[in-house]
Amino acid sequence: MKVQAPVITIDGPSGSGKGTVAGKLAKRLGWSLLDSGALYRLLAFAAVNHRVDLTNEEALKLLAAHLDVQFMASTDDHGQRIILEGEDVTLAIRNEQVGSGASKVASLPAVREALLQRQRAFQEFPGLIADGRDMGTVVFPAAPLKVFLTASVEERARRRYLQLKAKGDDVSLPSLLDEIRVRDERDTQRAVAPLKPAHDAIQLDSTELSIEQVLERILSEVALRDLAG
Ligand SMILES: Nc1ncnc2c1ncn2[C@@H]1O[C@H](COP(=O)(O)OP(=O)(O)O)[C@@H](O)[C@H]1O
Ligand SMILES: Nc1ccn([C@H]2C[C@H](O)[C@@H](COP(=O)(O)OP(=O)(O)O)O2)c(=O)n1
Repeated sequence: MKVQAPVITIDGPSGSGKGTVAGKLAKRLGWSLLDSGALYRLLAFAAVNHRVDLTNEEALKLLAAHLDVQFMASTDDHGQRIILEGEDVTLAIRNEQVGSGASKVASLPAVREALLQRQRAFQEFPGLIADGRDMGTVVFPAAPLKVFLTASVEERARRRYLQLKAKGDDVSLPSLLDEIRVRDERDTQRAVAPLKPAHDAIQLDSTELSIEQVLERILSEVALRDLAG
């Protein structure tokens, strides 16, 4: 049987810290990174650019299959820059409007199917850190370490508020809180690959933890499983 590169999956709701922790872990271990949420964000963003309705499953499936995207390693927050159809959209896809669009297109089964192989292609040696909603349940069910990262909805909205404000966006905490609640509901209730912990995932509540503490907790699990070589 072919030996596959190890994968650490980090799933959880918006603002729980997945992207930040995934980026730091990838750097620390020297592993590749899959920001699966970015793919759904890119699809929603491209759909708006190409005037494709966010409920048109057939058209979105085609767009997903042909999405012209490059992930380029960088030293910034999310650990990479994202190029869509030749344009750097790293910051443009990080707002709640695109997040909400991503959550809508992500509820369509044909879209998820169209993106599945693209996500699995990220698995390479020496290892992969994959963050999203269904990394541990659907995309990499055999991953040797699965983390389900949560935090209270108030703390997650507060984090997102500070993050977007620092980026210069005009945001309001109450509306972010509402939008995150709606997205949580859609992501957990959809029929295909809903947001839920894998049965073998370690659950980590980061409400009262710093980024460093979350990282240390995960690194201790990596050491326990002897994953880092
Ligand atoms: N444990 C934590 N404590 C405080 N702030 C955090 C923590 N984890 C992440 N953050 C901050 O919260 C914001 C959202 O984190 P992010 O990694 O984008 O979350 P997600 O990918 O789960 O949506 C970022 O600005 C990040 O720096
Ligand atoms: N593996 C994934 C990743 C994201 N999604 C969907 C659901 C999410 O609300 C959107 C956006 O995901 P993203 O991880 O970028 O969002 P946050 O940074 O956590 O706010 O995409 C998904 O359905 N499956």
